[in-house]
Amino acid sequence: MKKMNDYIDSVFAPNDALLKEVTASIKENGMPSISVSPSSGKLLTMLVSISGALNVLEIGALGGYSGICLARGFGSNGKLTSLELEEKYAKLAENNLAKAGFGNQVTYLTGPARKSLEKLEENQRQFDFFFIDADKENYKHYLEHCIKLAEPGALIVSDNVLAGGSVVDDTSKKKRYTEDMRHFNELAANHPQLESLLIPIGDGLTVSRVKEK
Ligand SMILES: C[S@@+](CC[C@H](N)C(=O)[O-])C[C@H]1O[C@@H](n2cnc3c(N)ncnc32)[C@H](O)[C@@H]1O
Repeated sequence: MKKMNDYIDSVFAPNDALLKEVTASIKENGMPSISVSPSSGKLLTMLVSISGALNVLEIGALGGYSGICLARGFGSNGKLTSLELEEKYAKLAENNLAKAGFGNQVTYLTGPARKSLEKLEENQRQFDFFFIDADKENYKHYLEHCIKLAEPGALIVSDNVLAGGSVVDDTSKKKRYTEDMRHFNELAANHPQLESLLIPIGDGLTVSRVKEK
């Protein structure tokens, strides 16, 4: 899986200067190197752009790598709302989004994402694109929240759904969240309000479309 991903990244999605800088800033700040893969980031840009989404919600910001990829998809007209547990991470992400030229188009809500999602529901907010990339044990709850906040036809993209390949390969080293991801994929695949498919790029992206009501 790694060799294939490295090949795809190098041919189709080599990091540009800004994304290299963002990756370096994450390391320099002692944060984990767990941003989406370059190809996953490029696919996020393409999906936002193709779908014409203008109101994007991200769950899990880290240093803003995926935030920049999402924002590149909507250009100068869209808005990104990003939920992040750690104040320090949200600050770095905010700086990096500003460097990328999206400073006025992004809002960070810090604290546990489930609390922020409840607030967004209370305020009757609606989004047309979602990216789930935070604590894996809560993915099933995040999916239900996203469906409640979704405009008909919205896309919900979720990362790390292959759990390093361990969801399909019993000989590969199991991750803490292997079972969570297996359950999540079953949920997305069989959810009556969704049409879903797993795309095996990076650590796996499950792409779900919210059906028209
Ligand atoms: C894999 S990283 C996100 C990477 C980012 N999406 C990217 O590709 O650039 C996961 C992030 O989720 C955040 N996180 C973990 N648990 C959370 C929670 N309960 N609520 C909100 N954010 C959480 C972590 O602090 C971390 O920044």
